[in-house]
Amino acid sequence: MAGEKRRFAIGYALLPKKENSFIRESLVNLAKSRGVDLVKIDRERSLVDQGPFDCVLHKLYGEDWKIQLADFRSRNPNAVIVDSPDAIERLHNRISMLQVVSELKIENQSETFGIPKQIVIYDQETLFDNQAWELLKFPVIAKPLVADGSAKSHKMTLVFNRDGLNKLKPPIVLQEFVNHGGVIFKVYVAGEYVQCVKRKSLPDVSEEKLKSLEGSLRFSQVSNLPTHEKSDDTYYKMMNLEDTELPPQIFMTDIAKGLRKAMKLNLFNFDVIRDTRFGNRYLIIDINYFPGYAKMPGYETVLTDFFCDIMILKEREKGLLEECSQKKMAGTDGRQLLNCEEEVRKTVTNSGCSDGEEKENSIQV
Ligand SMILES: Nc1ncnc2c1ncn2[C@@H]1O[C@H](COP(=O)(O)OP(=O)(O)OP(=O)(O)O)[C@@H](O)[C@H]1O
Ligand SMILES: O=P(O)(O)O[C@H]1[C@H](OP(=O)(O)O)[C@@H](OP(=O)(O)O)[C@@H](O)[C@@H](O)[C@@H]1OP(=O)(O)O
Ligand SMILES: [Mg+2]
Ligand SMILES: [Mg+2]
Repeated sequence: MAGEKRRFAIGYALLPKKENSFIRESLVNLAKSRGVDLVKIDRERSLVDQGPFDCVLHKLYGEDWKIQLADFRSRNPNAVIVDSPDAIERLHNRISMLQVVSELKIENQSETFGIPKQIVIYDQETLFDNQAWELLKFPVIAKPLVADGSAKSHKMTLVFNRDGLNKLKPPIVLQEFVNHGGVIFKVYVAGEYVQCVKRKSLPDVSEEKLKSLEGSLRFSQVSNLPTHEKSDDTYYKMMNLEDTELPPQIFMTDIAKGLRKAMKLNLFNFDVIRDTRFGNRYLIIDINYFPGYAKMPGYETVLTDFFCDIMILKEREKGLLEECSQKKMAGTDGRQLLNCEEEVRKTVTNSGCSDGEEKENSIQV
């Protein structure tokens, strides 16, 4: 119909669990009311045979999916893929995941940040090698090196002494357990948007308690337990989440923006703990791609705003590309035209924005 605004189609490819939690009617309806249609990608069929999509939103693992995305990209150069599989891959290894934190430069006088001391262990022998232990002291958390979303990749062991090392199965990362008052901060990022929330974490381990504790303790996804499970526990009844102060908003936002640029990712969250030894030292312990946004207050609006930002960007790109082809019709030579189109893509995708001013509505691709 003449004058009707163009609609925007976002194809989503998610595992069933994620689809159930993320694709809620409330999100679909809000996005629809603002011109964005969320369309399920059929994982049984080839991606290139589906669509058309202006954007593909995804959280799937494996080589086959990467190939499908590459095919789709070459046939649809104007579609946005959120996010690039290569950029996501960095988060599938708990060492490369946190390496990016050391690259960040954030000016802040009153707070500091970093990551806990950690080593990677590839085999059983190195596990008991004293040299490997020079850097660390107990307690430590043993985390599977691979963070590929499998249940196995979330199985952690809190190790109190050497006896506790026996049950570990390398390849693992051994990370110093840092007392943090039993509360973890989860910082959700969706494009330009940043929100920090509090969650229950593991309780502190005092020096005295450490002496009496045996071997190790296994756990999994402690900050992701349903609230009723936590409230059954006497420890959690004792803890008062409300009493814990959030980290300074500006500090978390600066870290989030720095991470987003360095990783070239739009959809992620990171877990932060405050070291109780220094009330102003923050440690990043985990970064997750496409986390559970539905648990974030106001997720429908936040995500719809993000989708609309992509839409605005695409429209701007379309307009600028049209200008390029008008130049072509006006007889501008081919080389200049190529430059023009390249310029448009650079401006719109903001792919080179790691230094310099960040543009409005920028999406990292
Ligand atoms: N270095 C540490 N010091 C203290 N507590 C830690 C540390 N690392 C992890 N934890 C605790 O263990 C939990 C799980 O660790 P981590 O976040 O690395 O695992 P995950 O399985 O990747 O979590 P998610 O469900 O967020 O993906 C954290 O939420 C926190 O409660
Ligand atoms: O389970 P939820 O949807 O809430 O989200 C969790 C998500 O699981 P899902 O992607 O399978 O859904 C996890 O992803 P994988 O590491 O397993 O890939 C990880 O990102 C968690 O940190 C998320 O919890 P949150 O950090 O937001 O509390
Ligand atoms: Mg975590
Ligand atoms: Mg994680």
